[in-house]
Amino acid sequence: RFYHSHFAPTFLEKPEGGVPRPPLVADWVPFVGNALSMTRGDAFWAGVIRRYGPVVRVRAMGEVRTFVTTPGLISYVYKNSRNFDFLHFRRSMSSQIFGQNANHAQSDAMDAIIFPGHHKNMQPGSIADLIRKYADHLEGGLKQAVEAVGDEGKVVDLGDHMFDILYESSAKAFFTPSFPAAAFKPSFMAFDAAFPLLNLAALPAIARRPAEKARDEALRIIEEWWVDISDEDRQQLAPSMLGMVEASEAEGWPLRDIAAFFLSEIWALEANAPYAGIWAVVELLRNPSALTRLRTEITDVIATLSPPTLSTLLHKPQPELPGLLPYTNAVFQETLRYHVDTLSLRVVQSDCVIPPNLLSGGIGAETGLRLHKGEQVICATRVPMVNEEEWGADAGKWNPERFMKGGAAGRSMNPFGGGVSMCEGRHFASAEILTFIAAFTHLFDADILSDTMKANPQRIGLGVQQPMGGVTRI
Ligand code: HEM
Repeated sequence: RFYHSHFAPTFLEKPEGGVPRPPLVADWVPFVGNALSMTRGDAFWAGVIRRYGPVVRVRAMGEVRTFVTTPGLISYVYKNSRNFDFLHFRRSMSSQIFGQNANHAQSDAMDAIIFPGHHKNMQPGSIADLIRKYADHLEGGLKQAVEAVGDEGKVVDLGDHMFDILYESSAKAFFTPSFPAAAFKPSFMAFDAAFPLLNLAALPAIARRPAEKARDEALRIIEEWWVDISDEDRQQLAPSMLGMVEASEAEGWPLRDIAAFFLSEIWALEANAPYAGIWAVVELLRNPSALTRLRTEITDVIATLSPPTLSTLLHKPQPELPGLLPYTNAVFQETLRYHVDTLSLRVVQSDCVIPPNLLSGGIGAETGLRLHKGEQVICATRVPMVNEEEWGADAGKWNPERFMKGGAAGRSMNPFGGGVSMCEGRHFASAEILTFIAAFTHLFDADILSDTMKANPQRIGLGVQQPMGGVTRI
């Protein structure tokens, strides 16, 4: 039962030295494997874990990968970064997905200068000025939006409307107002839609071509802007971005590599945080009592500030915001718990055995499970975040109350991943989203005309779920 795949008997395996391999989840369709079943999301994982146990191998789109699904197993993989390597994958992403020259992507400069520099430049001490710039652009963008809506109100697609405000404010903060953020948006969206295809190393070249075309167009626009940027604007780039530009120039790398770094930065910036802001506001609109409580918190806090304005609140330093706005922070945390779906990838460096004490049930509970060198291991971080044993019977509902008064302490929460690949943008993202929720709900009323918003099931494991559908009057 545990060793067969309906389709490929070559996967019939015997335990090695008495230690079995993780069970291979059955599939029927060559190459595609379980890719379609995985679009069932939480229901797919619940069924698989019930049937096979907490560590499974799944075939999807030409690759077989091993998934770990409990807090203990995920932390085991994150903590053993020597044997579960991430850096090779990060370097490969730079070329395979973002278009950097493959030799440069695998060069020593990436590990020695570029990655550590980026990490340092995204720490709280380095991003205070960036957050201030973001708050300025957010205020400006919201003022314009308030004027455009007027006293009469306006029917808008709320998701699109909020995305534009978050996208433009954060892009201007990172890349200066000289960056043609609005004109670039269609190319960004096309690249983002192509991302899952670019991510599939096993895909035949011909099937990758349309995705590569979308990427090339995005890189072309970035290059056109970059060659004419003024010295003054260049110095105003986000420290993380300027660091990558200077390191590339010192290495003598061409314009295309610099553009690829811009593309990776703008993707990290815009492919997650705006959607977290959108989900938070939509969930508040779906839960009027939570919205009322949040608005009261914002109004009360503003009254204590000097001067007592929304602008003062938006410009508060990031570390102060969660303490100042505990309920807004609970809304943010619960939105991440409920709407983040991340699959964190590692590559096994030498054969090893997952210890049996980490396997609560299923095959290998007494012997452990054998992993092979070169095998790809994925931490399915969403599984514990929506698990009833972990979070209680209402784990499948959005309820910010669970994050008040330490109610979430000790429970499994990895929306920003973990270990060596933990999100470097989490401090910026936290300020960006908290201030956006505060400002948007303080300034706008919204009536829902129709609510068809749900997570796009085709988008698997890339961070905050992407919303689709939904029209609202504001
Ligand atoms: C709510 C918003 C965000 C969420 C949920 C999120 C989530 C994540 C996750 C889960 C990872 C790890 C992926 C893995 O382990 O494979 C990650 C990595 C990363 N994130 Fe974020 N992210 C967010 C916002 C941002 C922002 C605003 C930036 C800023 C540019 C950013 C920059 C990065 C970078 C550079 C990495 C790579 C870290 C590394 O490879 O070592 N993220 N993010």
